[in-house]
Amino acid sequence: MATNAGDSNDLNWRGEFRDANREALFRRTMQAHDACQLRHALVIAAGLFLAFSLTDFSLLGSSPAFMVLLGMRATVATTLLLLALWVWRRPSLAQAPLPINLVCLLAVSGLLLTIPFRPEGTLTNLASTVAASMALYLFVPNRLPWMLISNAYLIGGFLIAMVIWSPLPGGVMVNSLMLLGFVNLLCWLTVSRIHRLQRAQFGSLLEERSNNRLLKNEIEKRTQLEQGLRHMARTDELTGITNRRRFFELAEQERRRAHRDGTPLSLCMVDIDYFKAINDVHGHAIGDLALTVVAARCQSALRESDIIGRYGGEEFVIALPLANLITAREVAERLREAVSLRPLEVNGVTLDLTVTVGISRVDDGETSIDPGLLRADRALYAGKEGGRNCVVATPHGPELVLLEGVPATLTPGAVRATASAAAPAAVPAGGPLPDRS
Ligand SMILES: Nc1nc2c(ncn2[C@@H]2O[C@H](COP(=O)(O)OP(=O)(O)OP(=O)(O)O)[C@@H](O)[C@H]2O)c(=O)[nH]1
Repeated sequence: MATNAGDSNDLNWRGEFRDANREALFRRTMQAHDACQLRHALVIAAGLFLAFSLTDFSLLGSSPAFMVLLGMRATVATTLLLLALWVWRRPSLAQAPLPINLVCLLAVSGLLLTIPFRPEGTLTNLASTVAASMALYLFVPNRLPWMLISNAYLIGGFLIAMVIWSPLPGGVMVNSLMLLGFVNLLCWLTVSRIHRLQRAQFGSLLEERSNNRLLKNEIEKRTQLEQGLRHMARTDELTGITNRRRFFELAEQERRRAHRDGTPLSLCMVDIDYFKAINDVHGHAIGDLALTVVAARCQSALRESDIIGRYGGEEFVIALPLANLITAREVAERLREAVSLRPLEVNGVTLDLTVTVGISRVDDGETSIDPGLLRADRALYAGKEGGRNCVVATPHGPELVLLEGVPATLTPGAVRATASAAAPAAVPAGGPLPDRS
């Protein structure tokens, strides 16, 4: 979190951040701006330096003194333009004190050189010194100590040059000095204020960026939390598959789609055989593990578009879009085999897991999946009655009928589409027989 970077406590007498890192960051941020400002200042100064050749000429004519001044002006202007070009190529130079101050020194020296050559132009000399002083403060992106040094050199040089080559009456000299002093004070205060304002603005910018970052993090955290909550609200904690509520939402969507498109939708009720015995003999932890394994094995036998949910306890429910009873029977059979294919081995215990599956098809005229689920449950019940570890189908109504086109063994009141007649493998030796009633 950024502090109030523009507070006066954070700034030193130069109007810069006390924190060197923050000052470096500020200067890096300002680099392009400083480079642009310096380039413009150098080009304008070069133009002015050359332009004053005209006044030199009007005062000196084409004398040797004019030629010396012209040479000086050409040298200074060329140096200024070269630095402008260099800064254009390498903007970081705009903040390098050495080249800037060498060029300032040269320009100030050139300006002072005009005094011995044009001693009678007192007013012009004073005015150009004042203008140069202001430019050194306001247009050269220098640090304050360097500004003070170059201005001290300018004023000191002006005084010495005036005393030697163009002595003025005492009162005029004092006036000139006061004027220069006032200009310097004003410019110093202005520059300090600009420095402070720039840094205050930079501090606010940093603070705003930091707040934005915090806000972004908060939004990301909340989005993740929301996603987590949504996932929790839709998922069965133990098995990781869809929970009952979400299953009903998704299955109802599929029922509406099937109704609209005139496509089939089948339902399966899957129940682990003799699950109570697993709990009773091996404990709930292993029972939980068995539930998770069965859920995963069931899911592995399904397509991505199929919907599996935990109906409750050790019962699962599945919606099979685009599947008629024949397809549903094949899927259920695949699922039954996937569960019983290999035993579950845990902590030295070997469990032969099996499931019984009841399947039904949702009728075109039905306005919810409930009647279909009821039929699937009845088929499941029949499968339990008939020996477990099997798939039983019921297309319609209270009676269970033979699937069309599917070879099946008819059991009283039910179609055993596939059944393993073997003794239920999940029962541990001596384990109790289940009672579904
Ligand atoms: N470990 C565990 N057991 C559960 C969970 N939910 C339900 N059960 C148990 O599952 C058992 C279901 O027993 P029953 O309904 O008698 O069914 P069953 O023993 O599988 O017998 P059949 O279904 O007739 O083969 C009960 O003992 C429940 O306590 C659960 O989340 N974890």
